[in-house]
Formats: sequence, C-alpha cells, structure tokens
Amino acid sequence: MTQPLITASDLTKSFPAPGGAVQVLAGVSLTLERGETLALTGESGSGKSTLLHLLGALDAPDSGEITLDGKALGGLNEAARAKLRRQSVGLVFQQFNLIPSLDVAANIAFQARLAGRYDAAWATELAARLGLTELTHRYPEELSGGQQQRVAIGRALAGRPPVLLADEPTGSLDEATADDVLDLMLALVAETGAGLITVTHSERLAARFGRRLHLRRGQVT
Ligand SMILES: Nc1ncnc2c1ncn2[C@@H]1O[C@H](COP(=O)(O)OP(=O)(O)OP(=O)(O)O)[C@@H](O)[C@H]1O
Repeated sequence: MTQPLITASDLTKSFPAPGGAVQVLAGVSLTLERGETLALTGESGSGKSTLLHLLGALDAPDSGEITLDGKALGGLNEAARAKLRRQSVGLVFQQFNLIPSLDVAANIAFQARLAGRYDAAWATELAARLGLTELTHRYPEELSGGQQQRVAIGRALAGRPPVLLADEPTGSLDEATADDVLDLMLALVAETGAGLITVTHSERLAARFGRRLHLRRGQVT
C-alpha cells in the first residue's frame, strides 16, 4: 500500500499574545493522498495559514505528528526540514514572494534548481501554459498582480514537487481570472500527480476540489 503524501495527527499550536497564549490549533488531524486535492476553509483567524505552514515544514507544531512524503518531521532539525521542503513541497503564498532581482524565467526556475530538478523543456511549457511566454524577461515589479501570481504558481510547479501547498493563491484576482488560474493549477497538479492543499475563503472555489476540510476554533469540523 502506498503511504499518504501527508499525515497529520493531533496537531496543536499556540502563539504568545498579550493576554496569554492563544491556542490556534487544538488537535487537528488529516491525511492527503497522492493526486488528491483538498480545500481548506474556515473563518479568518481559524488557523488555516498556521496549519499550512506546519504541513509545509515551515514551522513546527507544539505537539502532534506530521509525515511529509513518507518522512516524519518530528525528529528533523531545521537544515533537514529545509532540505525536505526543497525536495517535496511547492509553496504558493498570497504575497507571491517573487525574487525582485530575477526575471520571470529565473523566478520560475529558482525552486527547481534548488531541488536539483530543473527541466528547461518543462519550465518553458509551464511558462506557455501560464500565459507568461512573452513576459519571461520581465522583472516582478513590471508585472500585474495576476501575472505575479501565475509566476509564483509556475515556480512552485517547476520542480514537479509531490506536494503543492497554496495559501489563497487566487486571493487578489478577479473572479474570472481566479477561475482560470485555479483550472490551470488543478490541471497541472493532475498531470504531475501531486497532492494539493489550498486555503481559500471562496466557497465557489472550494467546491472544485476533491475534498474539503473546514477549520473552526482550532479543530476540523
Ligand atoms: N507568528 C504568529 N505569532 C502570533 N500569533 C500568530 C502568529 N501566526 C498566527 N497567529 C495568530 O493565530 C491565529 C490564526 O492565524 P492564521 O493566519 O493561521 O489564520 P487564518 O485562518 O489563515 O486567517 P486568514 O483567513 O485571516 O488568513 C490568528 O489569531 C493570528 O493572529
């Protein structure tokens, strides 16, 4: 039997706050299978981004276990977590986090190069399918928000990571553009066989995913 791409069991996470620690996650468990698409919904402040950061090995839970691509995160030091992240996870953030000094082509290639999996033909194809071919020599500041978002998606997918984690990847786009970008993400994920978890506020977009998970008061409902 193949292992799930992600397993998380009983995750808790608190943050310090002026009036005492605030518990953001209070025992969250989930699994993500290969090729599965999961929408993560919940009110603002319900802990969606926090959970995504834990699953992507960007932060560690206070308690609970996570396996990512077959590896337990618990025993890993920061260097080992960073390596696993490079190899196994593509991340798309709401703020894109493109590298200002690199043009579009180099931004798309960046993550794949770090992972040692740069494939020029695939990068070119991705740029074309994301409608970026004419823009490959532009710099992030010369792009619209929607164009930057597409570069961020291309960068996350260029290394064909087994796991793609996206935090409101279409949050700053108008409805029609958001639909197009999501169509493309779902198609590319299906082609690469990756598993996808996307945080979204949109019920309309969440309905397009294979599975949905709703967070409320730090727990899955
Ligand atoms: N690094 C941090 N330090 C302190 N508090 C934090 C930190 N990160 C998140 N929080 C708090 O944890 C709670 C959950 O935040 P999180 O960003 O996970 O929610 P969210 O569901 O993604 O919200 P939104 O939909 O508004 O993006 C919030 O109350 C937030 O203020």
